[in-house]
Formats: sequence, structure tokens, C-alpha cells
Amino acid sequence: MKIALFGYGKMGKMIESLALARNHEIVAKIDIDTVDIPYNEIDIAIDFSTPEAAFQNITECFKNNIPVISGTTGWLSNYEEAIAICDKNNGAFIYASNFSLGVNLFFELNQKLAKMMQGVSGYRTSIEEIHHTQKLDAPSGTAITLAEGILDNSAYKTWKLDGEKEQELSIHSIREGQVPGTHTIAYKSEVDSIEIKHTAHNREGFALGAIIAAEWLVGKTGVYSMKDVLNL
Ligand SMILES: NC(=O)C1=CN([C@@H]2O[C@H](COP(=O)(O)OP(=O)(O)OC[C@H]3O[C@@H](n4cnc5c(N)ncnc54)[C@H](O)[C@@H]3O)[C@@H](O)[C@H]2O)C=CC1
Ligand SMILES: O=C(O)C1=N[C@H](C(=O)O)C[C@H](O)C1
Repeated sequence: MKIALFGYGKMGKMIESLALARNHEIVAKIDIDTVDIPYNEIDIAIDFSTPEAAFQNITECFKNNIPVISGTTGWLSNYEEAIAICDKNNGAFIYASNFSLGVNLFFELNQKLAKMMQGVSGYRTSIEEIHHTQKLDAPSGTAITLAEGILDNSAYKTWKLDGEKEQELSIHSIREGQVPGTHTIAYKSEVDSIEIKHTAHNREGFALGAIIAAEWLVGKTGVYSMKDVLNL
């Protein structure tokens, strides 16, 4: 595949190295100062940019008939608008808050555990996420997906950063050092705690998942998720 990287930062560089190893070609590395984008040379765009840049990057690709994989977090207030532009242009799109296989399994486990806990009283649920200090958004996109999985399967009405009210699912965000991404779900009662946790040891899992998603999406039209890619 001829891949264009939108965002040539930590993730862009990791995706470049894994994509080359899988015999793909990187035809463009687009970052904040890029002026000309060679849309006619691109088979697929992979966007790991910034919350401010993602919507424009993604929708310009749709308008140029280029399928898009986006892992950028913190731009989802514009998600529905992006989908409308994708549909209008008969485009192809996958957004995932987290592309790693491990986290996508963890998403499934989270929903199953939430279902199990639905009938059990006395437990308060919370989410904690820890990331490196350069991260621009909080809570993490992964924490939001985890929260949505719990809201769909519990009496919680909404999630909130450090929420304290009974009906609020609390998400606590910690920024420290170079942490690639750690997410913990805790159910705490007066007598015990149940916790599930995913720890990324580096960024390779995110990057590999994004490339696998790109390989899967090329040649298709429509809006898909990692559940479709991984057949979960
Ligand atoms: N879905 C997933 O699996 C993962 C998602 N992420 C998300 O991906 C995004 C990028 O993460 P990192 O690479 O760690 O960040 P980073 O800060 O290392 O890289 C972002 C790059 O985007 C560039 N950029 C700024 N404006 C741009 C524009 N208009 N067009 C293109 N590029 C532009 C920046 O100059 C920078 O080089 C973040 O939103 C992060 O939360 C990160 C890891 C995994
Ligand atoms: O910014 C990061 O680094 C990460 N962002 C994603 C998120 O917001 O969930 C995925 C991963 O945790 C790393």
C-alpha cells in the first residue's frame, strides 16, 4: 500500500518503521508545516496528529477519495460531521481510540465484567488512566471508550473527570514520565475490590493495529471499527 502519514510524531514514526517492514511504501509524511499533499499518489491515509488537526486532515482525505485510518483522540465532538462527509463522498473510515489487539480484547472484557456487575449491589466503579506528560487530551480516548462500555451496561448515567456524584462514572487521569498508556477499571465495595488493567509496554501494539486496519480497509467503502477488523 502507498501510505500517507498525517502526523509524523511518536506514532507516525513508529507506524513508518512497522509499515516498511511489512513492505508498504510511505508516500507522504504530513506534519504541521506541510503545504502540498500528493493526494493522487495515496492508497490510504493514517492519521495520528492532534485534536485540532484531525478533523481537517480526515475530511480533506474523504473529499479526495482516500480511505482513512484515524487514531487521533480528542476531536470526537466533530465525529458525526466527519462521518457525514465520509458518506457523502462514498468514503472509507476507521476511527479507534486504541488500535492495539490487547486493548480491543480489554474493551470486550470490560463490557462483560460490567454486565456481570449489573446485578450486584455495593460496588462503585471507577476508571484510572496514566499517560506520558506530552499527551494533549484528558481523559484518554481509550478511557472514554471504556466508560461508554460501562455506561451501556450499568446504571451510571454519564462519565465525568473525577466525578463524585452517585450516578457519575469517575475517570481519573494521571500524567507522568513516558508512560505509553495504562488503563484500570476498579469495582470497589466496603469489603473488597475487583480490578482489571491493561498496560501498554510501548507503542508497537497501537502502530501494528493501525497498519492491520489499513490493510483491511483498502478497497472497501463505509465506516467500520476495530471490532470488524478483528472479528470480535
Ligand atoms: N488510537 C490509538 O491507538 C492511539 C492514539 N494516539 C493518539 O494519536 C495522536 C498522536 O499521538 P503521538 O504520535 O503520540 O503525538 P505526537 O505529538 O508525538 O505527534 C503528533 C504530530 O502531529 C503533528 N501535527 C500537528 N498539526 C498537524 C497537522 N495540521 N497535520 C498533520 N500533523 C500535525 C505534530 O507536529 C506532531 O508531530 C494523539 O491524539 C494520541 O492520543 C496515540 C497512540 C495510540
Ligand atoms: O496519547 C497517547 O499516547 C495515547 N492515546 C490514546 C488514547 O488517548 O487513549 C491511546 C493510547 O492510550 C496512547
